[in-house]
Amino acid sequence: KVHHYTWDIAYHYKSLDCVEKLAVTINGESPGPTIHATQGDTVVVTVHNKLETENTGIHWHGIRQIGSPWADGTVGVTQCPILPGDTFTYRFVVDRPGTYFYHAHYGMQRVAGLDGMLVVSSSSVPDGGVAAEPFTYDEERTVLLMDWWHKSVYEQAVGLASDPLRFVGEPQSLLINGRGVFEPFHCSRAPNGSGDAACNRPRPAGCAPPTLFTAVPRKTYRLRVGSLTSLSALNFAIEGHSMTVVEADGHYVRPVVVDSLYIYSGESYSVLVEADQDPSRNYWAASHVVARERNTTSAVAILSYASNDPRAAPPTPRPEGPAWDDVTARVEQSRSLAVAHRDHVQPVPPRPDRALLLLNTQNRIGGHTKWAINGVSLAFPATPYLVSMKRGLRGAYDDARPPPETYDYRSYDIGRPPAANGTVASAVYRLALGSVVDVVLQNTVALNNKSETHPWHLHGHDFWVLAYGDGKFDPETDTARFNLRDPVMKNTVALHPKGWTAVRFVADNPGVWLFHCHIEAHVYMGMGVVFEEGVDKVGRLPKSIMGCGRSRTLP
Ligand SMILES: O=C1O[C@H]([C@@H](O)CO)C(O)=C1O
Repeated sequence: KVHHYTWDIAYHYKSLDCVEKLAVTINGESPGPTIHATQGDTVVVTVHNKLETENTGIHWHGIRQIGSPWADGTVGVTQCPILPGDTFTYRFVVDRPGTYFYHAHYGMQRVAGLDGMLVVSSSSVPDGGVAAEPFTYDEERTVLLMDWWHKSVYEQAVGLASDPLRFVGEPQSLLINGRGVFEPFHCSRAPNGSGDAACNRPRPAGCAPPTLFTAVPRKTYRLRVGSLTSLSALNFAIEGHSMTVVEADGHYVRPVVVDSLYIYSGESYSVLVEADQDPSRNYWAASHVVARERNTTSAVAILSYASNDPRAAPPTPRPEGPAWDDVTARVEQSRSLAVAHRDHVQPVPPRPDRALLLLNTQNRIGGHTKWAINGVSLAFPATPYLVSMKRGLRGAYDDARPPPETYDYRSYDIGRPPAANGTVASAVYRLALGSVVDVVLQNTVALNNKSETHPWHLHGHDFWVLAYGDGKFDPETDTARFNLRDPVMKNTVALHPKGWTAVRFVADNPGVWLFHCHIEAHVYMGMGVVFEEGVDKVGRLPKSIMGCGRSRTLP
C-alpha cells in the first residue's frame, strides 16, 4: 500500500505553551500528523517549502532507507536543502514495524517544532489479522515529548556561533503532544494546589488545555512514547500506574516493569499501561527534565478514566519526578533492556572488523565553542556527501585525511576539559560494505567541568548496544564485558556522564550516514561523524537531491 501526503511547511503563530511564538508547522500544525503505515508499505511525502526565507529538509528517524539513501532527509549529507518555494518528494518503504519519527534535519530547525511520529504496524497476515507481536493490548496512543523555547531558531543558532558562546539555555516549557504550559500560566486546578495565583489569571488565547488520554478501566494501553526534545533528557511517568517497556526504537525488548521511563532525544519506547487504578478519579501523566539542572516546569497531561469528567484535575498535587541528578537510576534503566526472545533474528556478529573509539569533547576552536570527536568538529560541506562521493567530486569535502580512529586513551584525563584545540572538518569514515563495526563513545567533562548526557543517533542502521560503562573505556579489558548474548538493538543510545557506551553494527546499507548527538545545539556545534559504505552500489541518484554546491553543475 502506498500512503501519499502533501505537506506545506510554513511558519505560523502558535501558543503551544500558552505563549505565542512562531513555529514551523506542517499544514498549520505542530507537531505534524502521525503517519500510520503497515510494514512493507511505501510512504510518499510531497513537501512544499513555504518558509519564505528558510531552507528545510525532513528526516525519517529510525527508517533505514534501504535502497533509498537519498530519502534520508539529512541536509548536507544525503541531499541539498529544499529551498523556499521549492517542492521535494520523499519516497521510502517502511520495512519494519515500530515507533518512529520524522523531523527537520536542516540547521537547528527541529527546535521550531517541525516534527511528528511515524507508526508502523506489524504486517497483515492472510487471515485478516496482523503478524503476532510478543505482547497484547487493547488500544494504543502516541505520546510525543518535546522541549520548547521562546527564542527563535535563528537567535539560538547565532548565539551558539557567537564568541563568547551564548548557549540556548534551558527550555521555557516541556510539551506533551504539542501542549504545555509556561510556568506563569500554570494552574494545577488541584484542590491541594489551590491558592495558585495562575488560576485567577486569564489564560491567553490559543492556550490549549493539557493533553487528555482517556482509559477504560481494566483495559491495557500501548503508549508509543517518543522524545524529540532539542536538549532535555526526560523522565515520563503516569501517576499510580506502572509501565511495562516492550519496544525500544522499533525492536521488541524483554518486558521490563518500571515506575517511570527515562527517555533521551531520538529514542522511542512502547510501554504497556493497564488501567487498573481507582477509576473514580483522574491521574497526572508528566514529563520532567533530568540530567541537566531542572529549570523548566514539568509538563502534565491527564489520564482520565471513562465516566469521569475528562477535565477534572487529579486530586493530587502535580508530580515532581525523580531527582534530576540521579545518574545511577538512569544508567540502571539503560542497562536493564535486553532483546525479546522472538526478535532474536539477527545474531550479534562475534567480533568486529573495525573498532572506533570516539572521544567526545567540548573545545575552543577558532574563537568558537564547539564539540569535537577525536579532535574533529563536524561541519557539513556545501555539496551533500552522497552526491560528491557517488559522483567522485574530489575536494568537495575533506577527503585528504580520514578522521582519527581512536584517541590517546592511556594518558587522556576525561575529568578535565581538553588541552588541545581540535579542528573543524568534513572528513568521513569509509567503511567496507558488509563489515562489522564497533563504536565506543567516550564521554568527558565539558569546558564548564560538567559531564552531560548525549543521545547518539545513527542514520541508516540499527546497532546492538553492547555495554554502558563508567569512567574511561579500556580496550584491553572492557571489550570482555560486551554483552553478545542478548543486547537490544536501537538507533539512538545514551552516552551517560563520565561514562562510555559501546555499540556494534553491520555496515550493510549502501549510502552515506550521519551518526550524531541528537541534541540540536550539539550537532550544530559539530558533534557528529559521517560513515560511508558501498556508495558505488547506490543506484542512480535523483536529480531532486542536487542543486547546491558543486552538485549545481552536474548533468
Ligand atoms: O554545549 C553546551 O554548552 C554549554 C556549556 O557546556 C558551555 O561550557 C552547555 O550546557 C552545553 O550543553
